[in-house]
Amino acid sequence: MRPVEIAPNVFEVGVRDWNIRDFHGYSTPAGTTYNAFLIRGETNVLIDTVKAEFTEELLSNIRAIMDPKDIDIVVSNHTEMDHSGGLPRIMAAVGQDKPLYCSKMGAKNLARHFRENWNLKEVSSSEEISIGSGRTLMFIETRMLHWPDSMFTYLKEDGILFSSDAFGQHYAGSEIFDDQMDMSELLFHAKKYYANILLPFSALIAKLLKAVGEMGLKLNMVCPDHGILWRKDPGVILDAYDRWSRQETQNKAVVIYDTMWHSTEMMADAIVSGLVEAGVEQVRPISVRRSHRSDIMTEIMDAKVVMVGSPTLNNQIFPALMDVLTYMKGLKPQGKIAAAFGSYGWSGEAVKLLNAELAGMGFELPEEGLRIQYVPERDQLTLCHGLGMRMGLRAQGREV
Ligand SMILES: Cc1cc2nc3c(=O)[nH]c(=O)nc-3n(C[C@H](O)[C@H](O)[C@H](O)COP(=O)(O)O)c2cc1C
Repeated sequence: MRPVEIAPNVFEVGVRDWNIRDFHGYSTPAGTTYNAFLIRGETNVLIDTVKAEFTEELLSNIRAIMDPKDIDIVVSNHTEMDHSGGLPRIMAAVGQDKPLYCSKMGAKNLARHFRENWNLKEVSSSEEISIGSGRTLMFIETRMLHWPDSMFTYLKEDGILFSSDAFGQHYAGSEIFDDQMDMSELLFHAKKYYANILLPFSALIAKLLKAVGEMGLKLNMVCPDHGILWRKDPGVILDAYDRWSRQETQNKAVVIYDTMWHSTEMMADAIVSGLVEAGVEQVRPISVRRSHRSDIMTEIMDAKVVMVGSPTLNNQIFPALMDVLTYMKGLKPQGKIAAAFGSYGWSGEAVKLLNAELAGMGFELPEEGLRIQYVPERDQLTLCHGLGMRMGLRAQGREV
């Protein structure tokens, strides 16, 4: 798509990756964008680049506004390759000796990625530079949000925050701004991004939001490096990040399971009916082999109850569940209660192993879990229903 002037002399010059469906193991059914921004003035500034294979498109977008040689400063907010991959080609076009601004850790990580002799200018948090035309750039270090080198760049007088991966979404459409999108769809994509990329850094994010709040920055626009830009009401995404970073849960249960011959699935169905009967408002049964781990994680993020079911397979948990559990463990969801269940034939280790996995994630396990040999009969399904009921009541702080 052609560049768009998002504020006077500030252009979005990035690219759309319409057809990407797997972003380092995260499913992206709506593709993504690599946003980059060009500020035109006494000092011309390019903020971030794009994935290497899209660099020619970025250059062509820049050329629609100016000769790349006229760019005076490049800013790298984050070293990850989807935003820095285009740097070698861009620096060659801009001029190898032009200043490349980055955080201190950014300088180290750019060297580790590219081994180029660029004119790196390390900036510290709150450092400002004047870019003429009555404009100032301020840099805000955002370590581990989500890489050690991450930072924001703030265009002070315009109140525009170039927020790198924070507040972004993997979404590529013809829309540019939040007011052009259905808000619940936009927030769904933002939530999925948070659940799968930012969740482990929630404590840091809560701190950062507080610090940025105390800086009293006016925020007319928040421009992430992926997806839609927030201009109508950036407060919507700031409030959502506030909730997500506190890992607030809802009256919601996710029941994830796998099954070979449907017995564990029968148990899951009975548990679901118990949860519903207990008054849990959102109950999400998910067969892990038919859903993507990143969608499962999006559901788990704000659930109070996590129920995990696996048949025993060769004395182990079913592998598809281990994929999800390993992924979930790394993302460090908090404040959950959990229980395990599963059918087995003779040795039945899965439930015990699941309990160890769930306890290892810091989940509260109020029940020892439920194992049923082979195909559950009616009474045993009643036990499953009861397990669901008790977990549902606990989720709401009600008497069991
Ligand atoms: C290949 C295979 C390996 C199995 N290994 C074990 C095992 O090690 N221990 C055990 O208790 N059951 C084992 N079972 C039996 C299943 O756990 C049992 O059939 C269970 O009811 C399946 O539940 P499902 O219908 O939810 O898949 C195995 C079954 C299969 C097909």
